Amino acid sequence: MVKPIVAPSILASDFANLACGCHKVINAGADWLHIDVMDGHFVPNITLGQPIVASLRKAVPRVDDNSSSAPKAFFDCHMMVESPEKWVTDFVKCGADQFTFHYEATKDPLALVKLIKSHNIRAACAIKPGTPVDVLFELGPHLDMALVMTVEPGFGGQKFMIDMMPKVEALRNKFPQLDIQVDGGLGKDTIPHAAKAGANVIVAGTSVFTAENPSEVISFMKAEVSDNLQSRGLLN
Ligand SMILES: O=C(CO)[C@H](O)[C@H](O)COP(=O)(O)O
Repeated sequence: MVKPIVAPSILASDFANLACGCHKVINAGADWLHIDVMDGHFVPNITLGQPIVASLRKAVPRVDDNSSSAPKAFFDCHMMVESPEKWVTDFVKCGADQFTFHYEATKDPLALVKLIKSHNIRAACAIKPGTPVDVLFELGPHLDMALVMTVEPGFGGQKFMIDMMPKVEALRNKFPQLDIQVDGGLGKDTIPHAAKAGANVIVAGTSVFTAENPSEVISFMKAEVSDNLQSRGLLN
C-alpha cells in the first residue's frame, strides 16, 4: 500500500552537525533520510560517500534496530553517479536501505535492479528532467520506487519544475501501488502540485532543514499527499 513519506535531503543540512540535524528532522516526523551521493561526473558537483553514510548509520539506526533508542530512519540513497553498478555492494555495507540509480547512467537497468535486490534492499530508478517517462514503463513492475526529478540534478535549493508533473501522473495511473518520489524544490508552496499528480514520496531539503518549525512543514506535506491518495482510493 502506498503511503505519504517525507524524506528530507541531507544536502541541505549543516554537515558539521549532521547527526544532530538528522535527529531533529526525524523527531519532527521525517520517515526517511534522502542521501544525495554525487560524483562530479554524472552531475557537476561532489557531495559525500560511504564513510559519511556509515558514520551516519551509527547515529541513526535502521528502523527495525531495537537495540538502540536513538532516532531511527530509512536511508534512501540517491546515486547521482556514473556506473552505479560499481557502488551497490559498498552502499549496502555502509547502511543503505534503498539504492536509487539514474536510468541515464546505466546500460542495463533491469540487471542493476536485480543486483540491488539480491542484497535485500529496495531498488529505485530516477529520471532527469530531459528523460521521457516511458523509459520507466517496462521497468516499473520490477521497481520499488520511481523518482521523477523536479530539478536538474546536482544542487539543492533550485526551483521546482511544474512541467514534470505529467510524468508523475502517467506513472501513478500506470502503477497505482508504486512508490513515486519527487525531488527538487519541494516545500509548502509546491507540494500541492506534486500531491495532485500522485507523488507519495517527497524529498525536501531546503524547506525542511531551514524551517523554523520542520514538524509543521512535514505535517503539511504529508497531509497534502494523504488527501490525494485518499481521493484516488489508494489509502485506507
Ligand atoms: O537531488 C537533489 C539535487 O540533485 C536534492 O535532493 C534536491 O535538490 C533537494 O533539495 P531542495 O529540496 O533543496 O531542492
